[in-house]
Amino acid sequence: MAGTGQFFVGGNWKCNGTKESITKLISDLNSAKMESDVDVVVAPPFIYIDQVKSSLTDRIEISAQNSWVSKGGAFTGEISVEQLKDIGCKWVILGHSERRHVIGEDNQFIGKKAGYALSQGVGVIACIGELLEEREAGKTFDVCYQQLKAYADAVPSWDNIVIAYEPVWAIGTGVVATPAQAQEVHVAVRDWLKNNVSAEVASKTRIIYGGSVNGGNCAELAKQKDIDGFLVGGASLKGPEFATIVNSVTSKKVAA
Ligand SMILES: O=C(CO)COP(=O)(O)O
Repeated sequence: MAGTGQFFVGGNWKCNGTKESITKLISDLNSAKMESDVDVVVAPPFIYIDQVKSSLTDRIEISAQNSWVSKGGAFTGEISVEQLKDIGCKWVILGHSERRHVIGEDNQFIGKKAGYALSQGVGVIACIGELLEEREAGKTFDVCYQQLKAYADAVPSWDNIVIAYEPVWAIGTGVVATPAQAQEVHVAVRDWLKNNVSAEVASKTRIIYGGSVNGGNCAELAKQKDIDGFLVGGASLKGPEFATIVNSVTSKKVAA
């Protein structure tokens, strides 16, 4: 079974940028030609979201890179889902490997965050992915299934979720998964959804790939049946290259 959802490409800017570099990136994105049948989202650092929202074309939606696990209040340094909505964010990236493995967020905490964001009407880009040692130990599927289960246990519905498979060994390393490696996990994720949620959710949910995607490798990845788009880090900081990745949907259409 392949995915039926519209191609989805997200740019995760991570903790990068200045007012000046972001002004330039916005102007490049505003003038880039992007295929119309792709959902395009960028995730700036929190403090630049307002700047991006007020000057970026409406063609591109805004995501946050994190959100607090419940209603806002006395939680120093956190940003609530209510605040994200207030400032115009439609999406939030949760479960990114940098938050799992650098900050120490666990499956249950991430699941709760996803449940809360969805309950407030904010879409979730739900990241999963294995470490290199987990892949080498043959645990890739187990790790991804456990991460998926934590989301499934906590979310009210799958209507507003995009799953991002991001093998940790491919993130920021220049070592992109081969199209076959990515497709193998994407199929497994879709099967997991079919067996544990429903066939409808399995076919409708976008499963996007992240990890060293760039303008040169996106077309071959996009051709894979179960790759429904990308979550892009480094290459999303360059407007024209990001647009190339968005437009790799054309390779998908040719391959279909
Ligand atoms: O983590 C990523 C997107 O969330 C991927 O980062 P890179 O594209 O820089 O490898």
